[in-house]
Amino acid sequence: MENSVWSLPYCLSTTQTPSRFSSQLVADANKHHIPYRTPPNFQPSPFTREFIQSLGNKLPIETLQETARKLEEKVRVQINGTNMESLNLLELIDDIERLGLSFKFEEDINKALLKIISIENFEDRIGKGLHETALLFGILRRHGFDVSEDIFMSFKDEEGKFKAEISNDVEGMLSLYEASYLSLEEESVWEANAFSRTHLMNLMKEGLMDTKMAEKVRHVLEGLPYHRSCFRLMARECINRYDKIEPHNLLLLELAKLDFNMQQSSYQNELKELSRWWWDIGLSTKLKFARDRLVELYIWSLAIFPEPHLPICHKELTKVGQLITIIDDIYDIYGTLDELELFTYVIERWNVNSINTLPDYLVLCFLAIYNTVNGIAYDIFKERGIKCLPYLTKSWSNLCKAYLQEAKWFHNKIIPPFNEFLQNARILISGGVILTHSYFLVSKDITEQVLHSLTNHHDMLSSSFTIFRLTNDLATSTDEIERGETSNSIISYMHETTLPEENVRRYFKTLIDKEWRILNKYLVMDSIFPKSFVQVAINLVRSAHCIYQYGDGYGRQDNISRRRIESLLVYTFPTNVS
Ligand SMILES: CC(C)=CCC/C(C)=C/CC/C(C)=C/COP(=O)(O)OP(=O)(O)O
Ligand SMILES: [Mg+2]
Repeated sequence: MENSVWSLPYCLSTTQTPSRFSSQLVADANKHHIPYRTPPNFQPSPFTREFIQSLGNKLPIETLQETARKLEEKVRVQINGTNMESLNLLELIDDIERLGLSFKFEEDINKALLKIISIENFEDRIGKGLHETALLFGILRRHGFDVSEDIFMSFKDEEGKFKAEISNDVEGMLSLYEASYLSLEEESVWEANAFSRTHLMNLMKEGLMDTKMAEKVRHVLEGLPYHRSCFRLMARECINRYDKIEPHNLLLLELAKLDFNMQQSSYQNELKELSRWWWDIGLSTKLKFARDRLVELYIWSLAIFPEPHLPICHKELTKVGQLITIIDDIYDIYGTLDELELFTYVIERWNVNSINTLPDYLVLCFLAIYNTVNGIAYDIFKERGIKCLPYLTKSWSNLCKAYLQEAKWFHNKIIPPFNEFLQNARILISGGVILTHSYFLVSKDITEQVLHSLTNHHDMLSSSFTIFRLTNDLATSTDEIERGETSNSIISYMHETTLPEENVRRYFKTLIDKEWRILNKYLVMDSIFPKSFVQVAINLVRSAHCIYQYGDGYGRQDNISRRRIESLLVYTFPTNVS
């Protein structure tokens, strides 16, 4: 190796001061550095600084707001109307949510659900259809109401199996399929998942439904289940779909389009600000080997924080995501083991006085993280008096230690047993960094219990990170294996069990389902976590499902992710407001 000084066997633990450092080593590394592995030829971002700065939908925001306010009032009258049947009310709430409008009607929806609860008979559903029952179950659980799965009792036979006769009710089966994703561990409603999927596929195959219904069923079965998808990223698609359904609620449709356009203006402004930050810190030009994914990460942050009133969360999380991506590329590809040891040490100490031990590219990287994270902590303290820096830095240090562990396995050609691998890989998917920053950014009351849980494998967080990890590996492993990487849960499991890749993939999907059912519990039960934070942990998982839905939608920058980004940031809906 040209810079052989960096390929000495390492002997440092991260708690010891690196001792083999000298200014000569740093000088050599600065002059001769070559990436440890062949770089995977990441393309420069197609979303240039000029592109971002040129965004501007130039809409008359004040007029739009005024029109939206009037439409909103009319929709509010519909939700609060006294003579609406339960089924119609549930369908209205479902449409509002799918169109991305729930934040406007949170109180109204809650009131409406309390009203429905007070009049519904949950034990005896005689006279109530499967569609209505499944819709009620799904909406109530998503809103944190602990409705029992016994609500489906009358659709089951004496043995507790779903009755064969309900399988011809296509609308009912579709809603049952979606509702099954709200199942908790040990609940039998999960059986409805395979039951409804199989019957719906058979009905489609046998041509037993009209073309429109067949199209709807195909879309549901091939896409992500609603409970696992991000309505913010799918907003345009949902609005277009709703537009085509007859009959539709015109008020709602117009409001959804206006709201989409107004949100787009805010996204454009937030992104322009982020682009100035990104340009100012200069990493995209200084560290060319790393992925520049500012725009993708901004979209990702919208999936984690879909609330329109959280621009600070969107911006700070995007920055955090971009910095994680850079260090992911440093630990996975660019850095030598010695450099990674030194970098981990400096991150652990969070001490600018240690940076002389690092080659220049790592000094830049460290200072970018140091300044950004200190800036976030400063703003949180200034605005709310919360001292979060030690927790933020701890999350970065845990992340880097996990990356280092993975790098050591790779350099020593070790493929660890699956459970050991997953324990580490769960940390290095960076959920801990993302959720620690999110907790301080979004929560009003900070508690010791939650702070403790953030670094101590609480099962809600562990489920969230496991799904994030496995979803990533299912989508990115093909490229990673091609690049010669062995740090992948699919490889680790294949190595341990000698099962073929296909079986491992199938098994991982069942693991994801299992972890989801643990997560669902936190929607309906009281826990140490505020409900807003439970939503963030769940949205993190949803965001991974969406981004990796068609493969590595993050690393590859393919046409699908590009179209999704443009559909959110560039094109407006024509509306009646000029
Ligand atoms: C908005 C926000 C904070 C979003 C989170 C996105 C983010 C930065 C995730 C971290 C992990 C990562 C870099 C995954 C993709 O790369 P990879 O497949 O190379 O990751 P791997 O090396 O762990 O497999
Ligand atoms: Mg990966």
